[in-house]
Amino acid sequence: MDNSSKPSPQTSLFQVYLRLRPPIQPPIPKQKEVPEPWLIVEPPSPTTAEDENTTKTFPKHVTLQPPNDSRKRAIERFGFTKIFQEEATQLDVFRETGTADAIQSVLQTGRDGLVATLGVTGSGKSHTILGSNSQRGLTQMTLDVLFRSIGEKIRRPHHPDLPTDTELLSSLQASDASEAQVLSATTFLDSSYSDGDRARLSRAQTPMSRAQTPMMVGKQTLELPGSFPHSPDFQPCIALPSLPSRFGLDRSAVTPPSIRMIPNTPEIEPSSEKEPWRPPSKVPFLTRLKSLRKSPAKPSVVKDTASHYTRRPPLPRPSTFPQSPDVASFSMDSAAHSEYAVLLSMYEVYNDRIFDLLSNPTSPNAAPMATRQGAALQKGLLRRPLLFKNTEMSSDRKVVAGLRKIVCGSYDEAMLVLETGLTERRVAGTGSNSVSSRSHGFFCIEVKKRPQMQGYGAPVMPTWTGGTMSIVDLAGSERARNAKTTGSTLAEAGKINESLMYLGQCLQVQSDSQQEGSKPIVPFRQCKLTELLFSNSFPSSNHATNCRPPQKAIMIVTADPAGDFNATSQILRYSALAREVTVPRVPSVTSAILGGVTKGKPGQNGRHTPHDMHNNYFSAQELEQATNEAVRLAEECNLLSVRLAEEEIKRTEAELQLQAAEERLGVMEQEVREECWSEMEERMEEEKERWRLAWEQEKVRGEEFIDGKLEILEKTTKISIHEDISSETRVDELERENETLRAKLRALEQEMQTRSPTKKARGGAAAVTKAPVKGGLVLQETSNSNVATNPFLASLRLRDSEATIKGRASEDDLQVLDVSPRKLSLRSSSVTRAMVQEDQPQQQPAPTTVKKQRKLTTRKWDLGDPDDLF
Ligand SMILES: Nc1ncnc2c1ncn2[C@@H]1O[C@H](COP(=O)(O)OP(=O)(O)OP(=O)(O)O)[C@@H](O)[C@H]1O
Repeated sequence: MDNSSKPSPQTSLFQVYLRLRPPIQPPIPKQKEVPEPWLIVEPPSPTTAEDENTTKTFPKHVTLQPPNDSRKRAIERFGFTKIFQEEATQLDVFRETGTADAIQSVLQTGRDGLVATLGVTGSGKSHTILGSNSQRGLTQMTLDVLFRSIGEKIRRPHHPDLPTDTELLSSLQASDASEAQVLSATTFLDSSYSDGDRARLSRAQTPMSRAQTPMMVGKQTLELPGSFPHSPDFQPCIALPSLPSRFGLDRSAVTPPSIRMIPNTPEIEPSSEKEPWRPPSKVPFLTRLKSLRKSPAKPSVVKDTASHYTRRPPLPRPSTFPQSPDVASFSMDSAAHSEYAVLLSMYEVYNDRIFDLLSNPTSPNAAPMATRQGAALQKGLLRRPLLFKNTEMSSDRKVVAGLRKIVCGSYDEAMLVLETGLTERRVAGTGSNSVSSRSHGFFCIEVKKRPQMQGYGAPVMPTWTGGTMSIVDLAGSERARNAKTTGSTLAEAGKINESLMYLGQCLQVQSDSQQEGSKPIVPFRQCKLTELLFSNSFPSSNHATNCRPPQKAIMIVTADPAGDFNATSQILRYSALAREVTVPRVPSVTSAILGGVTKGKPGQNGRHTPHDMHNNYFSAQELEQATNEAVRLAEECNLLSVRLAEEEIKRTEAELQLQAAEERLGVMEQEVREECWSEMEERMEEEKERWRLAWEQEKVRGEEFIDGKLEILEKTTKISIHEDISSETRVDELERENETLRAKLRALEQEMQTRSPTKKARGGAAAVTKAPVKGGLVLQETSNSNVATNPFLASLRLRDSEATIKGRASEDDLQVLDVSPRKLSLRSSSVTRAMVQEDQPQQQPAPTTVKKQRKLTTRKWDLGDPDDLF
């Protein structure tokens, strides 16, 4: 059991510490029933040689006594490297976990270090890693120790008296194996807190973003930069009151030019009447940030238009960050004749994907994206995940590729970068924690070192080498029932629990192998989190090129002794370095009786009862047999109790797994719902598009149809006008023709008056048949040529036609007049025929009658009155 205290470098991938969270609120005195404590810390064992150097001794074992319920659960005992009880300070944790040693390794040998916290939600992980407004966390203390230790050997990309050190940035970029984008802190902060930062603010307003960074959570009210007590017109934005002068830190050196001086004017402008403006001195930076973030739906606070945009909360001052605990005593030795550079990078693992926390948000001035995804990207709701992969320069180990790394010249710059990155981290309020981390946060401090060159302009600059100190704030495991999470927060919880389950499996392998003394085979490739945590735990495979020692890893397990028993016991079960199950022994009746019998104790009055006397008559052999049997039964009973206890534990685990599975199902359901929804939306879009196209086509067709109709109408209108015109013209023409013909007729009449009509008629008598018709004569054509050549006949026929077709429409008349002589004759003949047909019932006149008529006609002609013929 005590192997938890034994250092076993071969098998231990993590040194595991337990930290207990103090109660946030003091217990209420009039509380009816104080719950029995279920987490009992065993007092530390007598001081060993190992502990002699330390002033304090820390316990190493904790016992979990299941709360009294109907189930008889086993008592479990867990062993850790050290246990920090409720009263342990941040400094205790920093010192006793060996974080300082890890920093020293990074600084001197380039060996990577890793500090991570693991625990149930609300158990104090973020508090340990990032601290609060009054206490610094391990991250701040690590940065402070590092910068103090490096001292003047640090290379700063920006110096007030020198131009930007481009050589530093380019050489760091060239030596970086992760295809990172290396920026100076000045450039980064400048870009983050200038115009482009509005987008960051707008994204920070989303409920997913961190409401209040753990560094700044607390009651203390922070002042705005412009509200220094003795502020002149301009105030330095970065104040360094607490930094000792022995580090030679020049204020101007750490103050980026663009943020060095700010006017002492109010930072917040009243954006609407509803949201009254408050003087900056009363409105702390983070309170404002929180209010903006917590009310994303309030358009009155932040408006979309650039002109009405509320100004971004200004850059916080390092002096407003907590300055304690002081870590001045932890100064490490840095390599002589070397220069150092410190690069800070931050990323989070959210839903098993890696996102850079320092990458610039999209500028609000950027042109709006056409696609929905593009627009979402622009809004900052979607971020591009990064890959954890091998690169050209890192073939033997995976790195997070494409990160943004910020070169920090001082602790204050690093603080500003850290705070800026934290505003990007995802947090949400849950039933268990008002500011709960919804992602695993990785804060990486890269310390680069190279031999110092004697003066600038050296022919070949040596390359940078170094190690990384990673500080990880894991998201907490939680039960949906307790956390009261729903929707996306529930989905996040499912992913968090899943990744923590894989982490638990890896840690379990470590603890099992440690107990068995075997080499652990850690299944760390199951998810991004375990890959990131464990991939550096093994010596580099490529010994020839880069013989990197495995990282020095520290795991701090946090637990709330007043929290959820089941969740805490599960975390402890897989994280503890050693575990022991014990069953509480109830003294059995048999052993009590036997004990009494074998000892042969007298009764209360000192005398043996008859029963006792009777028992004494048992033979010794019988008694021995009975005793053996009782012992056997007792052992069996104990064995069964242990088995029962183990079964109980298994059942609890199964229950928890079931719960996790249920949560996963919930997540899956959520995902499926979201997928269905998006698919439906897509289909709706498609259908809408199809309908729109069809409507447009229909519209075009309709327009074409109407155009055609209009064209036809137009044409028709033209034709009728033309016809009108042409008919008038033709009427004129025909009238003229008629006149001509009449003139000709008159001329012919005159001519005929001068000549004998009989002579003339003789020549054509054969050609003309005079048929008697009701009311007049009808000339029947026998030869067309005769009609054509004889104008008289033609005129006769014309007169005949006019007379016959009398009563028809004038238009028809015109048509008749217009036709050629042949047509005219035909018409005449047809008319004649029709008339003849009309007269068919009448009897044809006898030939003698015809002859008589002819004679009469001839007589008429002879009398010289042709008009009478008609
Ligand atoms: N050692 C401590 N001393 C004082 N307060 C603490 C301590 N540990 C935690 N707290 C307080 O408890 C609350 C929850 O802590 P914290 O946010 O660090 O939990 P967490 O484990 O990070 O939760 P989550 O996993 O949900 O992010 C905070 O208000 C924090 O200040």
